[in-house]
Amino acid sequence: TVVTVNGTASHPIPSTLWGYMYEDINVSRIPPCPVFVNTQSCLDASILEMEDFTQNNRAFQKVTPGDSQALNAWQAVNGASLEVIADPSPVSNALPNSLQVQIPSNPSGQVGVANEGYFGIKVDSSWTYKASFYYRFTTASNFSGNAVISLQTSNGDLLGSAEVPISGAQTTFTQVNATITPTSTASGTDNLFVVTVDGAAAAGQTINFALFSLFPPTFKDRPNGMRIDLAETLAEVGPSLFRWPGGNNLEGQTVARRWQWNATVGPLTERPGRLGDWSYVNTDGLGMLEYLEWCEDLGMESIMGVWAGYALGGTSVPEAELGPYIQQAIDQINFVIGDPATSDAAALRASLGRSEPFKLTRVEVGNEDFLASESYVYRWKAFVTALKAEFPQLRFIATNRQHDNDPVLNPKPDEWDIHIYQTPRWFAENSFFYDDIERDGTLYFEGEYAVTSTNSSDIFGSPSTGRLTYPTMEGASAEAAFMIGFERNADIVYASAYAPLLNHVKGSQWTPNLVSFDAENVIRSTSFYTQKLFSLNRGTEYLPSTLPTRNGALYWSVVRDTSVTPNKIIIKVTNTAENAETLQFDLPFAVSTSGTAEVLTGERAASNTPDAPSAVTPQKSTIETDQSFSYDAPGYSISVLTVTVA
Ligand SMILES: [NH3+][C@H]1C[C@H](O)[C@@H](O)[C@@H]1CO
Repeated sequence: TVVTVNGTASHPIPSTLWGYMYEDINVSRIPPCPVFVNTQSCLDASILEMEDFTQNNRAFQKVTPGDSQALNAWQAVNGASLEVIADPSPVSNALPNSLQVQIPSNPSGQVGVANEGYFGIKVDSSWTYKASFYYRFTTASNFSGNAVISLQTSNGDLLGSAEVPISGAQTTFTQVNATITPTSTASGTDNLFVVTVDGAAAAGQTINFALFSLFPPTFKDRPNGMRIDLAETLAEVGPSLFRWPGGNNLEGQTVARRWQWNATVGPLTERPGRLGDWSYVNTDGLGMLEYLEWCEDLGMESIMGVWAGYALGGTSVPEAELGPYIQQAIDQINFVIGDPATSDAAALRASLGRSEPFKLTRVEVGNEDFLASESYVYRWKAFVTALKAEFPQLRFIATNRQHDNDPVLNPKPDEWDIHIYQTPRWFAENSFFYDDIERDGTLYFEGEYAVTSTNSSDIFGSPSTGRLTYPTMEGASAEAAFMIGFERNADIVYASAYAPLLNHVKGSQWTPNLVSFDAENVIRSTSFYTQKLFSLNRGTEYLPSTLPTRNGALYWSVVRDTSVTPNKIIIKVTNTAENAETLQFDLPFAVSTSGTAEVLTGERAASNTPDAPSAVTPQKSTIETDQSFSYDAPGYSISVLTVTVA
């Protein structure tokens, strides 16, 4: 096939074209969140009280106090007896429960409690961990001694510890803090976070604990920040956009369980958490302010979702009752961009240390409202009319466009968020999806897409019926065909994001995902490398070229990067089939006689997995180039060819 390239750009490549969608799914809390005695769902390199997803129990808040299920991941040490109680004088109204530890009357040695971490705890002697918990004695006593906070292997080898003085006179909750620098690095992650007291000195006494917390170093050293290895992995793609907080997890199964911005800001003791939409409890330790700071840290534009009156269990709030939810959305937006002098929400932001507003261009109204398209007609109108009046500078994204017969929305949406989960074949055959969309000023955000299955009649099935557990090369090369379509149609496609972003390999409700992880590893998928190849080679303008054959195997795009001198010409080629094919590129001007090729290729079903995290990685090489040159695209491959203009 000869590809003739035009030297006149047809349109710019928008700066927001490549980015992420994030929601708390697959217990994918990026940050090492604190251990909440009452719950925990974050993915944490350090500790956390682990949920048992089959029981969906919310540790200490959603179960009946005294329920043994509430003690998941907690162990008694040396004869203590543990019980979750509704504390008569809780650490806060938001965290009403505590972990009651009774010291036996004739103990010996250190007695207390241990946490198994979140499917393990990484203990690294090069790290300094920040530990804290709240405690109170239920009855004043003359106990005066130290609590020992330690990291141990599961068979009791000490890895590191610190001591903090506690007092039997303390009958209301108070926080203690300590740092632990392990004396050795654990060989595995089967380790424990342990808090004990001298049994003899505390014999027969009862101590209530709340809000345990253990943080390893965090990304940019932010308090309550992100796990460094994960954050750095996500940063290496150079993403320009971050959609949050969902996705289904914005919606709630009921109206009461929707995501509420104000429950996710402020001190951790004021964040009640919520039963999220993915069958486990969200701590909301990663809350709105952390999302906004994360976006700034990575230079990403926020696409922020507001709840729009529909809960996934099927409830649409009646039109006449939308007022309070619209006000909550106004407050949410004011927390981001409001003036502290005129908005309480903005004043709250200032009180949390951020008086300056954050950048915000667009707000998404709901998520996948094609599930409630009829009510979306009045919900969209009510929300957008009110929000546009408050914030005329913002653009609003509609979510219910999925079929040709979608109800008409007024006001006419500025933008739509399109979600597509399909087979490799579908994505390859629909590289021209956006070519066929009418140009009427509307812009499109491909807000969620992924190859989820090889079985077109069971897109969301199980691995036994074709569902992917990890992205494959066949899937990634097909996604690349669709992504090449975004570049060709970047006059109307301004942003895109693969979904979902993250999953803990031992706590997933949805596969495949872009990045997988466990307590100490991060696995970059074939789709992750595809996102990275496109995002790091995005160019600044699109150069039209001979169109690929619709439904063919090979797809390509040519962009020019005018931000560098001499300009770079970047050719992306994806081969979605098994056989290598040769392309000849005829360029409209002279270029360097050697260029670089960065190629991701592997067998059709090749994946990066926990057992083989680097089975398929991009490989760089030098290729011979010229004004006209040939390139052999391997089977199941994504290639980025770069030459400089002579
Ligand atoms: N069902 C998908 C669509 C929804 O918006 C996401 O939460 C889910 C996983 O990415």
